[in-house]
Amino acid sequence: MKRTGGSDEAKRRAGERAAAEVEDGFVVGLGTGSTTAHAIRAIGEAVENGLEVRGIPTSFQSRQLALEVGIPLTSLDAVSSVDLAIDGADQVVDTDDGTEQVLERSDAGDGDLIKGGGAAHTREKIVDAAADRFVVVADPSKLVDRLSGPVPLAVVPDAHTVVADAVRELGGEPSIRAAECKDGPVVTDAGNLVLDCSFGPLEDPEHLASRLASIPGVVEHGLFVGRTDATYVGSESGVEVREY
Ligand SMILES: O=C[C@H](O)[C@H](O)[C@H](O)COP(=O)(O)O
Repeated sequence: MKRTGGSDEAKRRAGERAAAEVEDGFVVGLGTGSTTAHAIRAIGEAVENGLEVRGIPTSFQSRQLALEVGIPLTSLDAVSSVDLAIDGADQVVDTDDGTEQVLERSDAGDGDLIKGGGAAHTREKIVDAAADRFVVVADPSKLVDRLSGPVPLAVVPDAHTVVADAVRELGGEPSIRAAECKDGPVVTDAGNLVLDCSFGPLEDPEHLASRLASIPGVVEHGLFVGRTDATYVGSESGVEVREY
């Protein structure tokens, strides 16, 4: 697939395609970000036309949008299962050369993700992991042969220096995410800080994921390894589906 910068049209197509998977009676995890927002709007439209669903938002942003478009909401502790979660990503491993429609999950880690560009990855991971099916919506700019972006860590605020030291010991370069519209750091919906940690191209995301998860003070990291069931890649002309 041609890897070009993403457009809102590509995001819309991916989001709407994923929303079309939602069936009557479903409990749906509502991810965060500009791509998932299209799915949430499309689900809202379907609800207006009679579809009965309940949504579980993964952030303040997705909750607000869901309320705005009329999706009835519930919470993880009020349901016995989540049928489908739809969410975006900052990087998606995709080694498909365009000749296969159905891929085996390979050593290359197709479908592995970095998330958390919007600082929502803690709640996203909880809801996405609880779902029977986890679908990622993306535009081609998100596709990579290997994960290499900074890995966001949600961190208990006064642990940020000790977590940063531990990240350096793992070979990473941590940096506290600064807020754009206020002095000081980004604070997540749950009151944590975000450390963006650059490791360069990741040789072994699964190993790094387990090392990061074991650092005291790390609430959650943005590596999603082996969790994705399908990726919908929107473009200006259509949607390519990857099933793993
Ligand atoms: O914390 C935010 C999330 O992980 C988003 O799903 C991710 O950043 C992708 O967002 P967007 O669709 O806006 O690129």
